[in-house]
Amino acid sequence: MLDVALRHAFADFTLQAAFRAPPGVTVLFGRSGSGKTTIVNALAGLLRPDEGRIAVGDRTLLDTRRGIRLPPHRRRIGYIFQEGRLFPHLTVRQNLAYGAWFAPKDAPREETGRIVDLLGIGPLLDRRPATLSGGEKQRVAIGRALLSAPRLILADEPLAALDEARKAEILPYFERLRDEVSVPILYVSHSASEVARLATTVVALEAGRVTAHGPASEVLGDPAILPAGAREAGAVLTARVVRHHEDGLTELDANGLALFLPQVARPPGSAVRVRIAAHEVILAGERPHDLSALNILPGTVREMHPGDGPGVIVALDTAAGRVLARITRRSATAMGLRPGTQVHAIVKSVAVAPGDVGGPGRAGTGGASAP
Ligand SMILES: Nc1ncnc2c1ncn2[C@@H]1O[C@H](COP(=O)(O)OP(=O)(O)OP(=O)(O)O)[C@@H](O)[C@H]1O
Repeated sequence: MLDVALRHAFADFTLQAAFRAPPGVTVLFGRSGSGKTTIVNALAGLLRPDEGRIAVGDRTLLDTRRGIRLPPHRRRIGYIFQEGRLFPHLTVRQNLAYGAWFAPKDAPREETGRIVDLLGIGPLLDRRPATLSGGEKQRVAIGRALLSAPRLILADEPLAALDEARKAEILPYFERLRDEVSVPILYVSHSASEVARLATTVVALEAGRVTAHGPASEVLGDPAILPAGAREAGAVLTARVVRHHEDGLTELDANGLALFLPQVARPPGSAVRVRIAAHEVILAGERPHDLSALNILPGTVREMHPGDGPGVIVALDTAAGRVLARITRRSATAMGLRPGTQVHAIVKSVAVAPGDVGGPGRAGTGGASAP
C-alpha cells in the first residue's frame, strides 16, 4: 500500500492531496499544472513539502510531524523518465548491472534473468544505447529501475516522448509489470488511453486537489470527473475473448453482451479491458435494425453531465458496465433523455483502436481524503 498525504504552498499554487493506493499501477491523472510533478518530486525527496506523510508498506519515507525525512538516495525509488537516461558508454548488460549495484545487499531482489525475459531485452544485452530504438531504450530503463530493488517505481510520463507505434510497443510491458511484479508503480500521465489501459487505481488531480480516486472503471465511468476534459472521456469495460472470426473481427463477451472489435491479439478465453471513447458512442431510443454498426448495448441513463459547450456526457448502465456517450444537448432534449430512460448505445467496431484494448489487471480499491 502506498500512502500519501501532502500539503505544500507555492506563491500561486497550493497542493493539498491525499490518496492511498493498493498494489498495481496508480495513475496520477490531470491536466498540465494540476500538481502531478509536485507530488512526484515530494515522493522522490526533491521537494520538501510544508506538511505531509509518505509511506510505502510499513516504511515511512516522510513524516513532517515526526521529523522523518529520508534523503532521496535512501528512499529506494526506481525511476522511469520520458527519455531512458541510460549511460551511453555502458552496454545494456552494464546499464542493468548498474541498477542492481545500487540495491541494498539485504533487499529482496528480482532476478536479472527474469526481468530480461519479462522485458524481452535478452538479444540487446551487448549493445550500447546509441544503437537502440526509443522503445528498446525505454525497456532497458524499466529493467534498470526494477533491478535496483525499489520499494516503489515512479514512472513520470514514460511514453510522452515516443511516437504512437513505440507507445504501442511499450504499453504491454507496463501491463506485465503491473500483473507480474509486486512493486507498486506510480505512473504520471495525461493520456486517457494510457490511464484506461494501465491503471489499477486512478487518482484524478485538478488544481492541486484530488477530485476522484478509486478503481479505474469507477473513476473513468463517472461523467462528473473528466480530468482530461470532455473530449477525452471514455469508460472502460471488462470482457472476455470468445473467438476470432475469419473476416478479421474478434468477438468478445462483456457480461452476456456481444462486442465485435477489430482483431484483438489475445487467445480465446483471455480477459481484456476495452476503452470506449464517449465521442464514438451514438444513442438510439429503439433498438435499431439495418445498421452497419455491430455493437448495440441496451442500457439505462444513469446521469447526465452538461459541459460548457453544446455537448452533454450521458452515463449509461448496461449489462456490460458503465458506458459514456458524448452527444449534443439538442439531441438529448429531442430524445427526452433523463435518468431512467431506456436507450441503446451504438459503437462502431472500428471506433475501438487496438491501443484501447489491453490486459485486465488487478482490481484495486482505496480511499482518498484531504490531509
Ligand atoms: N518551484 C515552484 N515555484 C512556484 N510554483 C511552482 C513551482 N513548481 C511548480 N509550481 C507551480 O505549481 C503548479 C503545479 O505544477 P506541476 O509541475 O506539479 O504540474 P503538473 O501537473 O506536473 O503539470 P505538467 O503536466 O505540465 O507537467 C503549477 O502552477 C506550477 O507553476
